[in-house]
Amino acid sequence: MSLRARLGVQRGHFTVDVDLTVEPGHTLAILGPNGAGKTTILHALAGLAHLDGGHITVDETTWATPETDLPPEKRSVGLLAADHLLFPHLSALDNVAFGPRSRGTRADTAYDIARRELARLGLADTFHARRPHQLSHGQAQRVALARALATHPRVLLLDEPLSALDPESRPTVRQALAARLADFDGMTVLVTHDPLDALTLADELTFVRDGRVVQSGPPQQIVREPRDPYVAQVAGLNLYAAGPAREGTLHLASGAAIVTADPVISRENWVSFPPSAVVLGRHRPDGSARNTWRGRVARVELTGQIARVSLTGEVDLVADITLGSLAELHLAAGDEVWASVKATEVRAYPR
Ligand SMILES: Nc1ncnc2c1ncn2[C@@H]1O[C@H](COP(=O)(O)OP(=O)(O)OP(=O)(O)O)[C@@H](O)[C@H]1O
Repeated sequence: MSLRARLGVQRGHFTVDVDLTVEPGHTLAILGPNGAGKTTILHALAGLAHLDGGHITVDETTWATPETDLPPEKRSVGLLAADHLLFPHLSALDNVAFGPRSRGTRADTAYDIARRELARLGLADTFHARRPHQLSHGQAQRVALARALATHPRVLLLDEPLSALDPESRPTVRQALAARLADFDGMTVLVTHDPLDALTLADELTFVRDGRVVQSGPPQQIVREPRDPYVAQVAGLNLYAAGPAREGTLHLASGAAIVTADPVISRENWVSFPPSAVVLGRHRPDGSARNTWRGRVARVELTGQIARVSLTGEVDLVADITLGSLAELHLAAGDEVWASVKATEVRAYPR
């Protein structure tokens, strides 16, 4: 019992070719840059895009192959898009009851299901009679989630479910979604751009680029060992491809040397370190056990109490420094600085 798919979809010149497996009760998050093929994957699962290769199998039933196509209404799927797409003339309760009713469920049963789904998402009775325009965006999105679940789908497809919400309501809806997913025994596929959604809602992550999977695995593993520049960006790490190590020193494609305390046995390696491990200074630092590189400030951005400084130079990198350090260093774009990173902060793993 699970969702197993190999999706081969041709869209003009663009090809999607990915393998997916989702176990019951689990959520798979699909991440990737714009145009990577994420929506195409959801459309294939929902029955809105035809398979040119591969198959979709749900609980041992074949939903699609290039020769067979179960139509969307015959697939046990609930879909939630970024925008709630509720029927504007129906109340919240009618919107949720619509799915089961249109599938032939008796009215009193359909309304019982609808009331239960709304309650599970924390929407009190007082909201049931309201039309979508009388609800906040966050409440409307919870109604839409209740509607997607009211038909008891085996597969729940979430397409950027929180991206259209304002920053104030996003955490509330994320929390309601997380609680509901923890209680959902079907298979969920979540498409998102937001690392926070992926890390808080998903059991497994799959990163796609140009229609292919570049990395997949449990979030903890991906955050520890990214193997692709986009994955590293989401994981918040500096990442480089390197060759073999000689006495703890690896060489990047640029020729720059980087020292790690990790044992390295592979010929091809990834090297990574967090932006918080970088110390910046106006002068070359003393001490020999550290990595020291000269660079030029490309950009400085503030997020809360942290200044994120992007450097280009021997090693392009991102450094997170305190506001105090920023004020002390007086850094601005174009300035020359020295960056240093302890060898014990540099992770190396096979490529
Ligand atoms: N009907 C179509 N005909 C031709 N090309 C298409 C069609 N639909 C999508 N594409 C192309 O397929 C690629 C993948 O599109 P898709 O919408 O799946 O990406 P995405 O990862 O969801 O992107 P975004 O994050 O921007 O929503 C894009 O290059 C897009 O231009």
